[in-house]
Amino acid sequence: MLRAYTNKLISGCGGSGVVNSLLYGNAINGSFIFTKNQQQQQQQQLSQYRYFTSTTDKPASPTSATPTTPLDKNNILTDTFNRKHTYLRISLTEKCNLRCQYCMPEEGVELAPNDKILTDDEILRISRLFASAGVTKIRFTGGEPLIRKNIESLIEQVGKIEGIEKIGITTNGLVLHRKLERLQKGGVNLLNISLDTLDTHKFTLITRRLGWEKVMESINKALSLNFNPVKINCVVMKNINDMEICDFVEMTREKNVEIRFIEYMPFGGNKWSDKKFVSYTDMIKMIKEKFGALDRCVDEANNTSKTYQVPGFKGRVGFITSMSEHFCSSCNRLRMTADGNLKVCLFGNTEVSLRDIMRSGASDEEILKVINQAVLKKKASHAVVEGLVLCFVNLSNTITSKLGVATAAMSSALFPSVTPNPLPSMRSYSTFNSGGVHNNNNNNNNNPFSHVNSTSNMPTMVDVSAKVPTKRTAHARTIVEFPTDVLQQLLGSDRKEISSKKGPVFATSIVAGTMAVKNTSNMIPFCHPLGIEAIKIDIAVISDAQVQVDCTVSVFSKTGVEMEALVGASLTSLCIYDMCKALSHDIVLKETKLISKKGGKSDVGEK
Ligand SMILES: Nc1nc2c(ncn2[C@@H]2O[C@H](COP(=O)(O)OP(=O)(O)OP(=O)(O)O)[C@@H](O)[C@H]2O)c(=O)[nH]1
Ligand SMILES: C[S@@+](CC[C@H](N)C(=O)[O-])C[C@H]1O[C@@H](n2cnc3c(N)ncnc32)[C@H](O)[C@@H]1O
Ligand code: SF4
Ligand code: SF4
Repeated sequence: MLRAYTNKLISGCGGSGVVNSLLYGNAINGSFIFTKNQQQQQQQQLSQYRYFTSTTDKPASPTSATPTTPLDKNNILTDTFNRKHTYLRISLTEKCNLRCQYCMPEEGVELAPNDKILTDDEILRISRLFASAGVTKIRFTGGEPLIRKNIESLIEQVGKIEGIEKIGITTNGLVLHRKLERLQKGGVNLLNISLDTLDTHKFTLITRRLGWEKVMESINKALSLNFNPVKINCVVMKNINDMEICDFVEMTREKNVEIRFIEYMPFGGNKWSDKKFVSYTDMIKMIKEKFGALDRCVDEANNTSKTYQVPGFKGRVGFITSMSEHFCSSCNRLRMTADGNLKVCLFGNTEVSLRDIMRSGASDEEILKVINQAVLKKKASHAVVEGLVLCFVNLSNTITSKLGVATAAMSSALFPSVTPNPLPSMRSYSTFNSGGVHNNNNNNNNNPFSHVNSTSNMPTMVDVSAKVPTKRTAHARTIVEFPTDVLQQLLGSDRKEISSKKGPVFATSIVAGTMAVKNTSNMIPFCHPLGIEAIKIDIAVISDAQVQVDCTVSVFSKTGVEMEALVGASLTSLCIYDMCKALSHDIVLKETKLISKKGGKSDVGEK
């Protein structure tokens, strides 16, 4: 349900788009949101073309204007980054017969009315059109594609389309064993089956339904029909199925399966939390500890997964690193949603309704023009994906905590082995404070705010006089985003410094940030003046458009330095803005967040 659910939740509700707010609590504050200029610019670009819509709106219906861009028939599916799109994913339905915790809520997702879902004829027409423009591989997915009526006959017809060399299905495997022979005859030659556990009971907990035995039956059936390889998709979640990673690898000893461990991606309401996240590097480490060195296999171009093999084993092991290392630069995929929208990127929020265009009587030529326009608008990688990779360990404290509580409550209720989240509940929170953890004389039992004097109800500085000094370190980060052309114009050849008319930008900004750290207590009313002992500010160009500022502050003291680190990252970034603003006012200071805080009682370590 990745498609339908992510669309609905990622981009369905503006500022509260869940991935945005989840990853960047700051989406709420405006970061990762287009500046007004950028928004206007984008809207102008989109309005040149009548069918485009953002998923925050309903898909646009065709009106009278006709696209005017001339069509280069050989390059319809080539984007401005020279990526040729030869792989089309088609969602056959939004419905599913499972309710995987990481994918959709118990109650399922809101479904489009039946008459909005593409008919078989429409799917065939779209498949033919894409094939004529260079698509050679179509993968059917969903929802659960195999619950679509007459999928066998649909695939038989797709199998006859000239130019389509590969037909794949990604399925949960529940009913596959019954349909596989006919599907294979119809042309299916790529099979990805999802299975997250080798334990039948855990399967029920993860998917909220019965059926592990059926999935295993389907995997065995696929092997007996010589699908090569049979890929098994396994979304890895800490304390839920990560302890089974080596058991899955063991399966590859005798079976020609390719187990693909997928990094757990956050989609709204899908119970994601950083505490459940297991990275590719951690997975590899676990596997190497048990099986020794792995052979690296040669991956097909455009593959989403990095493939390895335990020497001597029949099968292989792959990793889909959507979170820690995105693979957008070699992206060759486009997708059709079940209700007929073309999406050029999994995470993009611009869709075009090919269904409406077809239903309005458009010719093939007209539809191809629309597709071409959409492809030309595809970004190098979507901000969300960049953000996933950049921020996957640095989530906004607040959001992560909220999710952490919800997720831990869910998982400890479901999985006896999961340790409940140690974060206090609402009730225990007041107990927590009233117990005087802060040893704060200013607080009475009902006052959860240590910065408010309980007797006068006026603001006050926390009394730390009774506390014991310890080594404290805090690390904060800000991302500064430039219009790409501006950053490129400013960058020197070593990409380590940028210079504006005002002078060397990074060097000056590091000085500004350092001064700011030392002055934190003068700016933030209740920060204690501290004898800061170390300030380290690093500035790095991390993409064509982004600069990352890291500020780490250390002190041996009774109180911590998180505000100092946050002030340092912010002021360094402000100075960067100031030194470059003559070139553009579209430079955006994006999220500023605490990355880690160590020492003292409220040690949150690496976040
Ligand atoms: N970032 C990104 N991840 C994707 C995309 N498509 C699939 N994935 C990831 O890949 C996982 C497996 O998807 P599958 O449906 O098996 O498709 P696939 O990996 O493209 O399949 P093949 O490469 O044909 O084997 C999904 O759960 C996602 O994590 C995409 O377009 N972008
Ligand atoms: C959305 S499903 C659709 C096809 C089919 N129902 C299935 O489960 O295989 C496609 C793939 O997306 C994966 N997926 C779903 N939610 C995910 C998440 N939060 N993170 C990573 N992969 C996810 C599933 O495990 C599955 O392999
Ligand atoms: S089987 Fe699971 S992953 Fe696939 S669509 Fe259904 S709920 Fe989502
Ligand atoms: S997220 Fe990256 S790999 Fe996925 S569809 Fe978008 S550009 Fe392609």
